[in-house]
Amino acid sequence: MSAARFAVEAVLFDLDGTLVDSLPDIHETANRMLAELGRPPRDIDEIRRFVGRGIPTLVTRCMTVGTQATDAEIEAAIAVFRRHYAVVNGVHSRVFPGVLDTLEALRARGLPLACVTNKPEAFTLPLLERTGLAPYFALVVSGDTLPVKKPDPAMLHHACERLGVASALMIGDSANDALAARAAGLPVLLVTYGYSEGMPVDTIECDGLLSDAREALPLLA
Ligand SMILES: O=C(O)COP(=O)(O)O
Ligand SMILES: [Mg+2]
Repeated sequence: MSAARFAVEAVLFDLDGTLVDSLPDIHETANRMLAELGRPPRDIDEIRRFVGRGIPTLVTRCMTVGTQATDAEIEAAIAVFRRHYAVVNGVHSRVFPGVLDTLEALRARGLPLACVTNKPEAFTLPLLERTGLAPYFALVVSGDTLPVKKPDPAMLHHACERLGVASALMIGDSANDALAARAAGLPVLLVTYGYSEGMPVDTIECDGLLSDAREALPLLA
């Protein structure tokens, strides 16, 4: 990747697929929900493609891809998903290799860090606590903090405003992160190991790819 330098005042991290491998918990929760509703299970690769735009979209995809559900059934399914996820969230989730070193190094440089995720706050904060990542973040912006989610840029604008910075680098794993950053006028790097809704990550327009979060360190001025 090119030796571009990002002279930024803060770093914004996506959560699912970027900091934490939460897919096993999301998969287990989706299948607990489907079983309770008398529907067939989905395999983990399918669920990987469904993650990225928040829980209502994930559940809608689980209930409608290759099958059918009414709006009322989807609403009910979201409540079932949330009930199971409250128990399963964090049990099998693991911090990706290189993430802790990266957060430590950025903290040592005095760069404020924010977590900007489409996951609802009720699940974001416990997951950050359970994985030991919470202390690194000066700010957490979740999928229900504002009326809109990524790819809308509002969450990123909100994060910069709350951190009191004019510039930030976004690090994410999907087109939702890249589009939000672009619309907010911020540089964005994508990790290659995350969940990108079935899109090959190297086809998503961004400022560079990271096979390990530590690769961002030399790129930050
Ligand atoms: O909740 C999701 O669907 C994705 O969450 P993320 O924004 O942390 O990747
Ligand atoms: Mg993500």
